[in-house]
Amino acid sequence: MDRPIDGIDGRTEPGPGRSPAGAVPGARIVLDNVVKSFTSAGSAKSVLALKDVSLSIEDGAFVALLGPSGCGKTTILRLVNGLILPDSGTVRVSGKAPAPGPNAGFVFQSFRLIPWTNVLGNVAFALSATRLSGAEKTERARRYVELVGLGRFAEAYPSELSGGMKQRVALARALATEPDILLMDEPFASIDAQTRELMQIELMRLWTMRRSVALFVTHSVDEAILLADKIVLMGPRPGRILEVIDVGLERPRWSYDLRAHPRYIELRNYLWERIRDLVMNDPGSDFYGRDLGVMSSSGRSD
Ligand SMILES: Nc1ncnc2c1ncn2[C@@H]1O[C@H](COP(=O)(O)OP(=O)(O)OP(=O)(O)O)[C@@H](O)[C@H]1O
Repeated sequence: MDRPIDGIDGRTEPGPGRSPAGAVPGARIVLDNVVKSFTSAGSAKSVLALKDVSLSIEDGAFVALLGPSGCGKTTILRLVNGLILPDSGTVRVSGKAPAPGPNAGFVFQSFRLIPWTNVLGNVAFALSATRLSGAEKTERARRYVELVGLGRFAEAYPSELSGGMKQRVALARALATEPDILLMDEPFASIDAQTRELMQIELMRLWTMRRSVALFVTHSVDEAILLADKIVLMGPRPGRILEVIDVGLERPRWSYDLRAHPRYIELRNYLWERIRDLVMNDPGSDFYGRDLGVMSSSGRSD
């Protein structure tokens, strides 16, 4: 068996230079042979959301979960946060079964701010379950509101903020507990393209300050390459890990310089083709079997 790559390892079908199976000793997050299915209310049929998923992530790694809709990306975040349990297999965070709490910061696509309290109150709320005193909570919340550049808006209510500002509040709230792990579920998917690029840079700035292990769900190949140390490529029906790719680009990565980098172009072409093939060969996808007349990177029309 090949040598595991640093920082992360998945039980996969490894391509050239990609990671094979096996756990990394001392990893912060470990999923071992996880199976998870769901039964929808009113339906006798169950959906196999994850099949035999194994993954080890070391401290300080920024990991993107990338793949088509329904391949189980969010399910992995929920398992790691202890919101749901696997049917079989194990999930360990810092060697223990995970439970929701201040050790993990969660950022959602839909912001999930409390409408009846202001920016400061939203961030302070995340500290409710900590042992900080009232004054310490306020001081900490204020510090994180400042850090995300919203000091002038500390007293503003969510309804007075733009989408980008709301997501900065959500980031401040996730970071304020100074968590060991940061879980982000398509956090920039409902933000306009320009703000999204600025938020990506902002996230990198904040993450670099502390380097919590980060799990970031995205549908965007560019976002995954821009942000991640490792990209976990997943496939649907059943949800599974196909391979784990070492991005291998130096930081900081400023998006426009990066796009011309040969490694960026290589990764982008490779990932785009794999995802396109996954979607077009998935009977559950809207694009199944359709001739989209797309060119591959080799110039072939498929
Ligand atoms: N609570 C639930 N009840 C029933 N089915 C569920 C539930 N949660 C997830 N599923 C199903 O499990 C599969 C994986 O879902 P999941 O949300 O993890 O995928 P995803 O890759 O995050 O998808 P997307 O990119 O569309 O958000 C999907 O088929 C989904 O419909």
